[in-house]
Amino acid sequence: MPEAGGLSGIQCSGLFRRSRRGLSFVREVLRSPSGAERPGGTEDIAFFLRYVRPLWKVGASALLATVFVAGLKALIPLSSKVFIDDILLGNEAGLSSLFPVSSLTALAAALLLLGAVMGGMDVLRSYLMAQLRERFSLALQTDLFDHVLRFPLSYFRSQQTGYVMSRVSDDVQILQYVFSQFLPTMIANVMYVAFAFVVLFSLNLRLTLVVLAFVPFFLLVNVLFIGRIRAASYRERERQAYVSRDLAEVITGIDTVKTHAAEDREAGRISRTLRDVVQIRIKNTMLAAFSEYIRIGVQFLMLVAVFWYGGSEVIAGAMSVGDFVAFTVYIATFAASVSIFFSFPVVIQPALTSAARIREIFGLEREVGEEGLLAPEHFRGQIAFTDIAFAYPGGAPVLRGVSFTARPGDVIAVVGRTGVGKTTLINLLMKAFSPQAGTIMLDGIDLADLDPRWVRRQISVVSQEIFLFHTTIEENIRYSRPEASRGEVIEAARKAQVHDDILGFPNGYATVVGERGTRLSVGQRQRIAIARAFLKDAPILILDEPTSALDTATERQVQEALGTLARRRTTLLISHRPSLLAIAGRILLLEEGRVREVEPGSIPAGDAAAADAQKRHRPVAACNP
Ligand SMILES: Nc1ncnc2c1ncn2[C@@H]1O[C@H](COP(=O)(O)OP(=O)(O)OP(=O)(O)O)[C@@H](O)[C@H]1O
Repeated sequence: MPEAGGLSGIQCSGLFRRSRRGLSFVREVLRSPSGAERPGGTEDIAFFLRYVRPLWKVGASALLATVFVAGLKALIPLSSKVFIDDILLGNEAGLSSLFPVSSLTALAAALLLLGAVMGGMDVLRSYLMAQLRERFSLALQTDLFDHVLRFPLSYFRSQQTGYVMSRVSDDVQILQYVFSQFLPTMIANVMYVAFAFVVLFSLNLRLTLVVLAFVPFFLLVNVLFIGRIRAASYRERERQAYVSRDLAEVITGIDTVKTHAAEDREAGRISRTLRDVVQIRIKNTMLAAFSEYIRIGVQFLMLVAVFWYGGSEVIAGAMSVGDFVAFTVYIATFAASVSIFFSFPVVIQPALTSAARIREIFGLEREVGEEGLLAPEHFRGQIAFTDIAFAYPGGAPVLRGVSFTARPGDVIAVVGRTGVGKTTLINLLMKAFSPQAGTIMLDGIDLADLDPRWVRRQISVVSQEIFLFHTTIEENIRYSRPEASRGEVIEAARKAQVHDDILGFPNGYATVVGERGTRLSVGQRQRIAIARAFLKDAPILILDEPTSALDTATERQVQEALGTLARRRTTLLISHRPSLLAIAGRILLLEEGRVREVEPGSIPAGDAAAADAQKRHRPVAACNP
């Protein structure tokens, strides 16, 4: 039984456990950041100055307006000195000698005027700051997006969409927030404190020195907390990017999630990632709160010291009551400013973190650029692979010495069991990855010397994964050649045998395709991709399982369109569909990292698709009369 008014043993041990947990939480919050968690610093700020430089006129005007407002604001507490010393204590000569009204009226009028001018200037300052902030973000975000789009394809194949998006948008938002909130407040407060100190020195030098004696304590608080808060912010931003990554993944794969009735599982997974972020945020909030409490404590001590020392000066007759009151009003009003001033280096840490992360992205290598690489004017479409060897980073060799030549007009089927490396061949041709050995030549020029964007302009791809943008069918077809006329778009759609389907939609070519093309059937989407390829009219055509999801009737339609499309181009066809292999003139069998050309009659029985092809194979000429 617990004793009345006391604590039982159980309560005591509960209290003890809770205190221990509290202590270990505080220890965890205050733990020193490891070296790996310390992202950059001032050099990141310097990096971003390049975006501020072109805006220097707006910036300078905003700064001028800020200085002006701060200067006027610093005059206001002085009114209490005038009121006490000149008006209350009878030194009337002060103001009334200057104005034809009483000192009190003059003081009130001066305050009104000051307020009106300050208000007007503040509006102007806000406008200029908004200009600076928005134009800064526009330049930075445009540059960043442009930079990210130029990463090698391999980067996008290894990173998830949500993660990349979080880094491009969230971090810029945080920087923008700093620009819109902290930076202007910081500058305004620094100015105010500077002006206030000029007045304080003129009021009482010794008392001002007492105030200045507290500066080292504020600095000490910063030294203690800056590194910890920056590391904690980095952890938070990184976890936040994981949340975006998981969210994007679930939304993109919603069909799979629903098919497996996995909504609860996925909601749970997101919730776990979010909980992780929340834990880190709580710790970060506490970290900021600790530094804030210590700073407030130092401020309080400073105020007590001013009262004690200033009061004794007044009692000793070394300071007037008006001066003392004005001094304390300054200290009280600029306590907030001093706090912002010293907390700024701490508060800015999340922004520095974002700056470091954005710089990290800018530091990643773009695809070897257009500069210095070749972009020939004419290209016939000849492809030659010689002894190509390739392994994905950290993976086993996929290709061990692939050699073949494809000439314009060839339709070459690449067959082989699943996972043998057929798509990898295409990835290498598209310059998504580079081979570790051997050469790939296009019209006799080494692929390594060719501009990747030029290479991709020479290739049309029709694959099983067709991406359609959320815009009209016409715009989707035109994506491959934006300058094409309406007539050319319709002609391409006719050739792709999708024209009649399009006319069947309520708005014809102006029909807006649902997100990811969901309002169109798979066959229609595939034929739209073929129409794109017709319009692009590129010398090389890649067909990667282009009819994998179609029924026999639609497949026949698509196959006919593909047969027409393949004419006079160099076509590489990857397909397990024996019926489609019929359009190929040559067959390359890929096995154990090498290719060998096989006659339709000699395909090994082990390869089902190829064997099937053998049964149905007929020369391309027969398919494309
Ligand atoms: N981005 C990648 N990173 C690492 N390994 C990869 C990557 N893409 C493919 N691989 C691996 O390389 C090998 C060849 O894959 P590839 O996609 O080229 O095969 P495929 O012959 O096209 O298969 P399928 O007929 O099933 O499409 C496989 O073992 C695969 O796991």
